[in-house]
Amino acid sequence: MALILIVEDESIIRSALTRLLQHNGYAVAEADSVDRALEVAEQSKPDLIISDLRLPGRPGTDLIQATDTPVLIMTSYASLRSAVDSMKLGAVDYIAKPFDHDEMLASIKSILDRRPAKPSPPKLEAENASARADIKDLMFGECTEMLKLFDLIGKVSPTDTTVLIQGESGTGKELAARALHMLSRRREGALICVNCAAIPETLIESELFGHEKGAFTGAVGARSGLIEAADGGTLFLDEIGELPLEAQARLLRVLQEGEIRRVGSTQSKRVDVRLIAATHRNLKAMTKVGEFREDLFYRLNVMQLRIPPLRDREDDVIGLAKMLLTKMGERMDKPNLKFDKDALTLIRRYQWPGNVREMENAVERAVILSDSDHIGKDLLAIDLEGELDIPEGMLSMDNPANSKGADKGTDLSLEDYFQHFVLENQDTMSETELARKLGISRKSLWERRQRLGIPRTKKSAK
Ligand SMILES: Nc1ncnc2c1ncn2[C@@H]1O[C@H](COP(=O)(O)OP(=O)(O)OP(=O)(O)O)[C@@H](O)[C@H]1O
Repeated sequence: MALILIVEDESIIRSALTRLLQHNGYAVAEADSVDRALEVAEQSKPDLIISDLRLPGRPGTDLIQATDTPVLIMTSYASLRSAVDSMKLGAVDYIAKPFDHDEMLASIKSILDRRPAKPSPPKLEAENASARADIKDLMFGECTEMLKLFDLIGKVSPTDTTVLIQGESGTGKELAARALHMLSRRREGALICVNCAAIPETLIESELFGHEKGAFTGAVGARSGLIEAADGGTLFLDEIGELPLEAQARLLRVLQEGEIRRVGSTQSKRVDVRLIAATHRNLKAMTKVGEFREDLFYRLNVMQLRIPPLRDREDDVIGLAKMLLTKMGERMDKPNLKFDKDALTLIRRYQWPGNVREMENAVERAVILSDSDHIGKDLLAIDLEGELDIPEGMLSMDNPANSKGADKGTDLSLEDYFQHFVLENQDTMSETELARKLGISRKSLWERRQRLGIPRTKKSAK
C-alpha cells in the first residue's frame, strides 16, 4: 500500500484529502508545515508528498530539494506563473485548488505508476540473502515455490508474528517451524514442539497449560505446562485442528493477554511466547461447523505459510532424493552410493503421498539394504500402482497374514495390513516402534487408529 504524506496547514482541507485518499486505498501521513513534513518523511519514507505551495514558514516547493520523494504541489493561486515555477523546481505535478477528486486521484496514480520500484536497502538485502542461506542449511528446496517459501520465512522469522503453516503430512511443517525459530531473535530460547493429535484429549490442557495440585484426579503435585516451558522462545503446535474447544479457549486467552493460567489455578502468569501452528486440515471450514473457534482462527492466521506436497515439486524430487542419499550414506558409512537410472525414473514418476518423510524412509531403507554402491529401483520398494509397498523383511518377519499362510501381500489391503500389524504388535511395541516399523509418523499412526477405531493399549500408549 502506497503511503502519501499530505502537507497542508488548513486542517479542513487536510482531513478532507486524507479521507479521500484513505477511501481509495492509500495510507496517509499528515504534516502542517515543511519542517514537520521533513521529520515525518524521514521516519515514514512516503511514496509521494502532496504539499500546499503556501505554508507558514517555508513554501511547499522547499520539500522538492530536501527529499528524494516526488512532490505534487497544490495551490489556490492557480496561476500559470506558480505552476511553471513549481515544475521548474522539480515538482512532479501541479494541481489547482479547489481540486477535482478524480483529477487528484488520476494525478496520484500516474505519479505512483511512474516511480521506479523502491530498491531495498542494501543491508536488508544482505540480511535476506544470509537468511536464505541459513534456511537452505536446514531445508532442501530449489523449485520456485520453495524459494518463495524460504524468502517468506526469512522475512517473517525476525518478527513475533503468529504463523500458521499448512501442508500435507510429511511436507516439512515442523522443519519450517524450526527454521522460523532458528532465524528469530528467540533462537537462544526454547523451541517446544507439541503434536496436539498425539496427546489424549483428557490430558492436553494440563500438558499445555500446566496444573495445580489436586486440579483433577491424579494431579498429585503442581506442574508447569509446555507453554511455560516455551517462555522466551517459540511454541510449535502441530495439528492444531485437533485441539479440543476448551483448550482452544485457553490458548486464545494466552494469545490475547500474554498470560497463562494453570488448570485449577486462579492466578495468571505472564508468558512471552511466539506461537507457530500447523495443520493439514482446513481450519476455516472447521470454524463453519463449530469445530474450531473463529476468533482463534483469525488470531492464528496472521501469516500463512503453505508447504507444497512433493508431487507438486517436480523440480525438487531428484535433488531431494540425492541429498537424502548422501546424508544417509554418510550416516551409515556408505559414502559413494548412487541411484541407478531406473531408480531415478521411479523417483520422478512416483507421487510420494507421504511426502518428504516417505522419501526419507524409502532412501534409508534402500541404504540399509544396499550391498553395492548402486541403488536400483527394487531397493526403493516403491509401488507405482498403489501407495506403500510392504517391505519384504517386514512381511516375512512381522506380517501376521504371513504367519497365517496368506500369499505374500496378495488380497491384503493396506488397511488390513495396518490393522493386523498394530493389533498383533501393540502389546510388545511402543507407539514409536510401531510407527517406525510401519514407515509412518506417530501422528499418521494416531490418525489411522482413529479412522479404523483401534484404541491404544497400555504398552503402546507409553
Ligand atoms: N525441505 C526439506 N528438506 C530436507 N528434509 C525435509 C524437508 N522437508 C521435510 N524434511 C524431512 O522430512 C521429515 C518430515 O518433516 P516434518 O516432520 O517437518 O513434516 P510435517 O509436515 O511436520 O509432518 P507431520 O504433519 O506428519 O507432522 C523430517 O525428517 C524432515 O527432516
